[in-house]
Amino acid sequence: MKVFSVNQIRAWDAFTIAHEPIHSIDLMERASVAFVKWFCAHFDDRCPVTIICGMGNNGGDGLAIARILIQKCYAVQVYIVKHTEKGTPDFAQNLQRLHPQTSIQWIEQEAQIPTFTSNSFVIDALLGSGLTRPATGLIAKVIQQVNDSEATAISVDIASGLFADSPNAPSDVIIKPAYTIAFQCPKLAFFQPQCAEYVGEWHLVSIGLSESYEAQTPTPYFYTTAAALSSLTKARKKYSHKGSFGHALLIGGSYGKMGSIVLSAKACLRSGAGLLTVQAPRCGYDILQTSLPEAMVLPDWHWMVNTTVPDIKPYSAIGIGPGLGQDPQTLLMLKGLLSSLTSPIVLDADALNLISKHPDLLHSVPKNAILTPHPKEFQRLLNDQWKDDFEKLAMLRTFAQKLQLIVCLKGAHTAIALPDGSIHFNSTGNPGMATGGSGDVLTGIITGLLAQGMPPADAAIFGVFQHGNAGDRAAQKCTQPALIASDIINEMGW
Ligand SMILES: NC(=O)C1=CN([C@@H]2O[C@H](COP(=O)(O)OP(=O)(O)OC[C@H]3O[C@@H](n4cnc5c(N)ncnc54)[C@H](OP(=O)(O)O)[C@@H]3O)[C@@H](O)[C@H]2O)[C@@H](O)CC1
Ligand SMILES: Nc1ncnc2c1ncn2[C@@H]1O[C@H](COP(=O)(O)OP(=O)(O)O)[C@@H](O)[C@H]1O
Ligand SMILES: [K+]
Repeated sequence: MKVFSVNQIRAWDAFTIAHEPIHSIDLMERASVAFVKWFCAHFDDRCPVTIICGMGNNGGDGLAIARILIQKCYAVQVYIVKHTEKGTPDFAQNLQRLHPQTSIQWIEQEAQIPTFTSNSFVIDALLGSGLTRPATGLIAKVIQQVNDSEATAISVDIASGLFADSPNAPSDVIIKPAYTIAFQCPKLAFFQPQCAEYVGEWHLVSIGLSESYEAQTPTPYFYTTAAALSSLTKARKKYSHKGSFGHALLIGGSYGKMGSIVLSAKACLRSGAGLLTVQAPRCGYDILQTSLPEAMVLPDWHWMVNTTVPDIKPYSAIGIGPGLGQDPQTLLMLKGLLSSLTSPIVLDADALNLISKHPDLLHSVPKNAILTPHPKEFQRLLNDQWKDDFEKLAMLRTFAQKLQLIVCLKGAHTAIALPDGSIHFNSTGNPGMATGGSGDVLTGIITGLLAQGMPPADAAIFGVFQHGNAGDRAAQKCTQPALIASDIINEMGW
């Protein structure tokens, strides 16, 4: 799914109005109906609903939502903040459409701001994607009052005061909703850690905007959906054999850190790789052979760390990094490996840290190599610091494009930057996966997919998605706090 900027969404709106064709008031009605459908499916009519409206189209949505909820017998109180003389035409029309007996209060001064009770829902329709400046004055006071209350706030399209495509200043006043119900497509802000408390749990509702506009309008940003990946899962042919599914080589582990490579290895096999060899220091030989009899082991002569450049001819993909350590002899091995590469590679953890310490190495990393840093590892690779998450994203994009690499910047909504300048935000996963070894599992999965011949960009996007999917299934079974990396492996399958 494409992620559009506010200007593009506005153009999408206009395109739909012109080409469907549909009147803008009817499009607003569709959006409001979609919001109410979500709302009623989640909350019954026992709690009072307060709808706070601005005078733009977001406020127009709020008024239409009020009318529809009243028809459904919800107890609704409407407040309109008079922040301008004249509302938008669709706002005005929806105001007229409200039943004369609807309870409407205009807020024209601070004393008229209500207190929001703890058992109520506050539907936030003050400001939407039309935000042009930070919220101030009366609107800011209302936002503050909502944030100070214990009412459950639900934002229409986007939290009032939150910029969709650019960072807010830390002092900006923004609604902190429990939920955001966004129309048609997510906003870039939804993927930024710094915006988390201004987004809450977000859901998309379709309002039937033009499919042809979506198809023909370019954007660097995408949100990965299961539907878009369905073509990547292929049934195995009847007469296929283990040789049909590639031979992966994983290099990692060191004394005291053998668990990492064991996790990667298990995940690699579960991703469907036909054969797996693990190169590990000699101390890991018994550990690997015992914990994972399905894998072959290539013991390094060194007892503690990996030092030997393997003969890479037999392997269809290589993954290196988990538990690797940063010994000087390991660095030499990594240098040798990078200079002799012919197969696709995943670089993770200490492989990335070694590269960060010896930045020249970055230029020997082949095009389309997949790097899987968490934010700290990425910051080391860049040797630079971003001032906010939007700048981090821009730096990620430039880095991947300039070096022609695939970079999976891990975390909630892992951002996968491709050499073509696109960024794909993942839609699966949960905070239960913030536990040692989760990233090692991902390295194994992507290496296994590469070994089976999946193109690197697909392997990165599909692997991250399935890793999160398995994590979500695991969390459902054992809860997020109890989740450990092995549970992700046990829940793998597609
Ligand atoms: N295609 C879709 O997705 C659909 C979208 N729809 C809905 O429309 C919403 C966007 O509506 P919108 O463009 O009228 O903007 P919205 O945010 O309501 O109004 C802001 C207005 O107030 C002003 N203003 C700006 N900042 C301000 C501030 N800090 N403090 C005070 N005022 C401020 C600014 O005007 P200005 O003062 O800058 O001239 C602006 O005109 C969208 O989020 C969704 O809910 C659906 O109905 C249909 C389909
Ligand atoms: N809050 C979260 N939501 C979703 N996924 C998460 C979250 N926290 C961590 N993860 C995922 O878990 C993995 C953690 O990787 P990493 O930090 O490298 O762990 P480790 O080094 O212990 O293996 C990543 O794939 C990341 O996307
Ligand atoms: K809003």
